[in-house]
Amino acid sequence: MKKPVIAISMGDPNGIGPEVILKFLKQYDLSNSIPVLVGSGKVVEYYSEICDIHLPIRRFSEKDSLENGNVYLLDLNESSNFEINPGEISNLAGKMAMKAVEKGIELCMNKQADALVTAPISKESINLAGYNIPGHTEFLAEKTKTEEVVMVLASEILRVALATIHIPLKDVSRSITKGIIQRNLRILQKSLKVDFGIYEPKIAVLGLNPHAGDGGVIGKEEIDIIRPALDELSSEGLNVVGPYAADGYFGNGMHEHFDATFAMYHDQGLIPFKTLTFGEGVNFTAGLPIIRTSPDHGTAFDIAGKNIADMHSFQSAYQMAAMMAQNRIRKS
Ligand SMILES: NC(=O)c1ccc[n+]([C@@H]2O[C@H](COP(=O)([O-])OP(=O)(O)OC[C@H]3O[C@@H](n4cnc5c(N)ncnc54)[C@H](O)[C@@H]3O)[C@@H](O)[C@H]2O)c1
Ligand SMILES: N[C@H](C(=O)O)[C@H](O)COP(=O)(O)O
Repeated sequence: MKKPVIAISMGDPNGIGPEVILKFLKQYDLSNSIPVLVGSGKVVEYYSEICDIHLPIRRFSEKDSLENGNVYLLDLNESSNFEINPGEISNLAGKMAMKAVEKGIELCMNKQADALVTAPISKESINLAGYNIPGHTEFLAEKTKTEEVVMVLASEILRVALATIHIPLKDVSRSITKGIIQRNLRILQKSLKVDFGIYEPKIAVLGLNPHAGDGGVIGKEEIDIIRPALDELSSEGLNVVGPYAADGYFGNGMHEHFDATFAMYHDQGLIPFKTLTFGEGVNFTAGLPIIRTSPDHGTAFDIAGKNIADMHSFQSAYQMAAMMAQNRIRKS
């Protein structure tokens, strides 16, 4: 059977992305998939020296077919005189990182790659570079012309999905609408079935307010918006339960009884997720026409260039992408 081709955008050259990629590839069994690094040869050389990892890497050419057992590099910056400065916020670094993401998306959309794994970008650097977006998720949606995507963080022990993603806390309440909740829960339910292979997904939904509003005493979104949204979805046949008070829900280990937990905003879902799973979680974008995963961490500028970054979350992200891609190849 054809082995999946996995494009890897190398992330911010001043962050830990290139380092975790090399550490992962050093021990990866290349008979399972074909990794294609999208980024800069100069960055690969720089971190290969720092980490003392010297992999045989072949140049990617759009004309040649890819052979199993190799790592390929699509070098977008051959003539660049960009200087790598680990830990530095820089508009050039942001630009390089986003060019790689863009090319990775293109490879997937053109079917030259079966999935995209994105190494971390710095939101500050990409905004300095003129990319006026808060993250990969929004960029992927725009570039693939997908209106509706959902951020899902997944690990062995829990999955968390979000109603709202990268927006300021002050805007969360007004962004929580019945339409958004229902739209995202439908995308999540489909993704749990198709991408994660769960036959009848059971989803828990968190409230927005402390104690899920306590009967309307501490906020009314649960009564006015969330519960009616869930009632309608239940009558359509979705197994959605809630809204639960978020603190007690996680404190009590209730997430263990559901296939996914649907949180109302970024930190409500990602703080428990990262606390319970940091270093092994995967960020997956549900609803896209392509497969995209990413590690659960950022650029970690405080440790960049020190050869101490842990590669396990990147490994999980790569393996999840390869597994999903292999499943799609098998079904096609
Ligand atoms: N997928 C992505 O592109 C992505 C994901 C998260 C954050 N970010 C961005 O990264 C930048 C920094 O974000 P942050 O500081 O909030 O989070 P971070 O994950 O970069 O760092 C948080 C802490 O965890 C440590 N850490 C992170 N990854 C590690 C690893 N693999 N091994 C060892 N230690 C690790 C860091 O040293 C730091 O102390 C921000 O611009 C943020 O938006 C990007
Ligand atoms: N919310 C993500 C996290 O904290 O892990 C992170 O910002 C990455 O988001 P994108 O995948 O959209 O870049």
